[in-house]
Amino acid sequence: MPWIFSSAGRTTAPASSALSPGFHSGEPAPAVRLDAVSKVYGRGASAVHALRGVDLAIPRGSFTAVMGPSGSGKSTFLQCAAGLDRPSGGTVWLGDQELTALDETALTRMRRDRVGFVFQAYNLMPSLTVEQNITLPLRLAGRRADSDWLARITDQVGLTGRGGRRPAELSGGQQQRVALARALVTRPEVVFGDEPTGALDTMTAKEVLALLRRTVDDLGQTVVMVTHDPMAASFADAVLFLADGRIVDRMAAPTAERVADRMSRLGAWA
Ligand SMILES: Nc1ncnc2c1ncn2[C@@H]1O[C@H](COP(=O)(O)OP(=O)(O)OP(=O)(O)O)[C@@H](O)[C@H]1O
Repeated sequence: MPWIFSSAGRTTAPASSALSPGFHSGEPAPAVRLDAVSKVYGRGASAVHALRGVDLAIPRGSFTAVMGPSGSGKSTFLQCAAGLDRPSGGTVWLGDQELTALDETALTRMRRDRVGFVFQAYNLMPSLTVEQNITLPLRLAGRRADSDWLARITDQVGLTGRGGRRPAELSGGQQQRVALARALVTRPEVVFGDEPTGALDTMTAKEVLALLRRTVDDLGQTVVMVTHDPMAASFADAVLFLADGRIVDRMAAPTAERVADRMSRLGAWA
């Protein structure tokens, strides 16, 4: 399925019912779908239009980077797409579930069970071991860890044999690997990353990005990552460019050079 996006007008069929996000029957729903999503902070003369009618469909098993100048709406997009905040208008779907139709309790459960997050800050619990940190989302959901899956993701992020350590005994890159395993443990519909390598040196950042890439290639995970870094974006299958609350471009098979060039033309680093 292609990435479908538009901010100026609708390019996708409108959602017709709560369980049919407007795609042909038999075709799997995209992992994430936004229809005419807008977000306005404040009111009247001080209102800020952070998102302006974003239409977007992100295919399952893809790695998407979201870039744009400061203030273009990247964090707002992530917050609305991940169900951390509600848009002012439009609809957001996670798989076949419309997030914007859920009440707060259901939305909290949805985030906990079907969304993984990797932020710039690792947000690990210092008193818990690596394994306890990884399995925390399951314990919060009252679910047991599947030992095969736990072993697989621990291996995938290169932490086999380190399950008994505490976060303070790990490097920054290792801590971010724990955070990634924790994001994967519930087998989420989507892993959302907000500058996940922002606190890491270039070498370590590349290792973590390669891991994110492998979760897409080996585990079929869908990853959506906001970043300022063209090198980070080059690990994705596609880059979406936001400017002034609109998706203004998309680049497939990105390279760091082409992404940097596109960002310069958006005035990001003028
Ligand atoms: N809680 C808020 N209240 C009012 N305005 C906000 C709020 N959050 C964001 N904005 C405004 O919305 C616009 C988009 O902000 P957003 O944080 O989504 O951009 P961004 O692309 O993530 O920026 P950056 O790269 O600097 O983090 C900006 O003009 C910002 O000032």
